Amino acid sequence: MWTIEVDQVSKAFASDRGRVVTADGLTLTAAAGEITAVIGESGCGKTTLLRMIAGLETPDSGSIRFTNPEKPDTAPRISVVFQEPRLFPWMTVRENVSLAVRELPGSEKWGRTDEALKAVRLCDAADAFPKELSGGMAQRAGFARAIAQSPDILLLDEAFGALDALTRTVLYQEFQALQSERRMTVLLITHDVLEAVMLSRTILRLRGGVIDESFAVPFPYPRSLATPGAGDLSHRIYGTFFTGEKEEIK
Ligand SMILES: Nc1ncnc2c1ncn2[C@@H]1O[C@H](COP(=O)(O)OP(=O)(O)OP(=O)(O)O)[C@@H](O)[C@H]1O
Repeated sequence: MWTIEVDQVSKAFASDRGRVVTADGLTLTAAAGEITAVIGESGCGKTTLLRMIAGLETPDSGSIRFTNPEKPDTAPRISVVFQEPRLFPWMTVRENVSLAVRELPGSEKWGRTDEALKAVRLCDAADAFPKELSGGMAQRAGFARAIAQSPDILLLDEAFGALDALTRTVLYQEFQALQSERRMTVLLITHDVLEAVMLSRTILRLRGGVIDESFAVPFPYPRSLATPGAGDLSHRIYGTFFTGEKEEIK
């Protein structure tokens, strides 16, 4: 399994408002086979961090490394799930998901596609078109597309953010089941503290271009909204945004 190591990364953009610094010597580790959440206020640089890890953006300085002692000379497969599933409207769900593995020979391509649809419980909607899907189903298709690539590392950019609260809660359960089977290294970008508590082992707070706080989430999986202590912990973490509290919660 792969560890993500972000070391002293800095990144700034020139904009109408002047120079926007999104990372300023940012260092973090996302542990192998675990879910690590990065939380932070709107505009603090979460998506930019994810895009740098995905290779879609280049840091101005610093380094991003992926390490796996069992595979020293290879690179991990990285998939991203965005807030909007971005499905092609003229293709069925199955065809959309198959695009993720289009380079594979026919039988393997469809095998991997159907396996991914099964993993996200979307087999019944395989032949539907995107306009026929609910928001939750469309996002499941987005997850299927990422999973079809058998990623070692999965980057989630507000992947549950566009869903209503009930659908989101169902998807949290499903994602935990998926992760217990696949043991991917997951970086979850969110501004929803409760979501981070539901899913992640460690929560990192991004503020001022650095990770300024780290919170361990001790609850065993699978977790739900009824998990004792989960609500309290999310309130305490949420509260730190307003009090500037410098507390490391273990
Ligand atoms: N390509 C770009 N060019 C100029 N500015 C950018 C670019 N990408 C991001 N920014 C700026 O960098 C800052 C951080 O953006 P980013 O999307 O990483 O924040 P975020 O924490 O993900 O925000 P949100 O939670 O609202 O999605 C913002 O001020 C944004 O406008």
